[in-house]
Amino acid sequence: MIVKKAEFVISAVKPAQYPDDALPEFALAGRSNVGKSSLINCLVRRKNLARTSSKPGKTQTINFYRVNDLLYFADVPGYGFARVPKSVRAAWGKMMETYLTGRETLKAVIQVVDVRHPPTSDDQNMYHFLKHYKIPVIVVATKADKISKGKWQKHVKVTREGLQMVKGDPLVLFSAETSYGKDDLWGEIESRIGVPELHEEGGEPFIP
Ligand SMILES: Nc1nc2c(ncn2[C@@H]2O[C@H](COP(=O)(O)OP(=O)(O)OP(=O)(O)O)[C@@H](O)[C@H]2O)c(=O)[nH]1
Ligand SMILES: [Mg+2]
Repeated sequence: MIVKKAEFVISAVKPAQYPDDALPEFALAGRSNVGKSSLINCLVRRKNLARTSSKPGKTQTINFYRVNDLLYFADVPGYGFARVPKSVRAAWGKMMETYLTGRETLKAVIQVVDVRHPPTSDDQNMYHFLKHYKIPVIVVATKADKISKGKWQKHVKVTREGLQMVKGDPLVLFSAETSYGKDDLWGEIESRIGVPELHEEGGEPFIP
């Protein structure tokens, strides 16, 4: 995908605020601080479109980004952040459940996990939740730059097994730092929306 336009649209806490122009949508789910917002920035080649932070819990609303007037990324609050009061966590959970189970334009959830560590129980719960509701999932194992190449395959295996991933579900090894895996991930996204191919930078979209 050649990204020509990427824009922040809205921060939403309830369905009435979600964009309603029916474009296909991909939501980023994952533990707080795992790198969801960084992943969006990497995909759209913008340093600070989605706000990132070294402190967990930065993204607290569902933030919608429109790309090429073609699709949305929904950056949803991270889970598993212990230092949040129970009542706040419950409200997040409710908001997430409402969004994930009710959003008709949602094509897939991009579930982001940290490739350095085995999936946590929160990661497992999220994956099983998505399977339960038959929501397509693309697992992204990020921060690959933090471990040596020789260990990648072993860690990918631990991730797949830890989540008890279904055979056909894709797992993309990724790094927002080096952009490793970016083309693979765009490929997974494009295959779910039937994107007209852009052949060269600056060229017109090719519509067969
Ligand atoms: N080395 C490395 N660091 C990364 C990568 N992706 C994210 N980070 C760092 O991890 C931290 C958290 O990144 P964010 O993108 O803000 O994480 P998030 O999942 O959006 O976090 P919340 O909004 O709190 O849920 C930041 O300090 C990023 O720079 C990566 O691929 N490699
Ligand atoms: Mg974030």
